[in-house]
Amino acid sequence: MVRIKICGITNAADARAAATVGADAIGLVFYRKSPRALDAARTQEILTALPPFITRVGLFVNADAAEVAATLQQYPLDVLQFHGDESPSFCRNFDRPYIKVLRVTAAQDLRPAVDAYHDAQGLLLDCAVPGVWGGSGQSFDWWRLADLGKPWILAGGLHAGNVAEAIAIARPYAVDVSSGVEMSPGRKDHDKMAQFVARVRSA
Ligand SMILES: O=C(O)c1ccccc1N[C@@H]1O[C@H](COP(=O)(O)O)[C@@H](O)[C@H]1O
Repeated sequence: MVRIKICGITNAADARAAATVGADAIGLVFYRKSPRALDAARTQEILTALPPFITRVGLFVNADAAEVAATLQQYPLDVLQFHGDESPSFCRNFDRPYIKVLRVTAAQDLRPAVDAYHDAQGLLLDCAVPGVWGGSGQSFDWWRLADLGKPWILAGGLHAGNVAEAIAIARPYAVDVSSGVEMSPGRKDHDKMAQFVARVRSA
């Protein structure tokens, strides 16, 4: 079964809807320049609204170690997602499972990254778009990856209309979607989320 993370949740109603349609994980963006960035009140509201057994992923882009540590003190996050240029030693600093994002455009040898981030819980492949760290809605040329010896997550420009094909080609452990299930940046479309989950489940 392919797992599903819905990222960029910004309010309680969207968090509840993501859980209701069957998401396995939600992503909370702690990157101030994102249109999906959270403040303390929103973060608390979302975490309070979320039912049990949904993984809470905190997304960071080149944050200071102190900022990541302070966020972890404040909120019960299950997994960290490092979406910038964070080094392996930075990522393993927080005594928390982490996912390292690799930005790609097409097939490439991922072995060096797998070796460097050997203690990552998973790797996430997103589309490399100049000047944009993520949430771009752009996809890369999917390819069938050789076994990485580690779970990996497919992201970048996914939506209900292409996710089945993406899974058939790439065979990821999980998929991650943000803009493809939105009505506008930071506002999820609940029907699009339901359609996305249904397509993944039937892929
Ligand atoms: O969502 C954001 O605003 C964001 C900002 C900075 C880094 C990553 C971000 N989102 C992540 O980007 C990928 C792909 O998103 P999309 O589905 O193409 O919109 C996904 O992992 C989001 O979690």
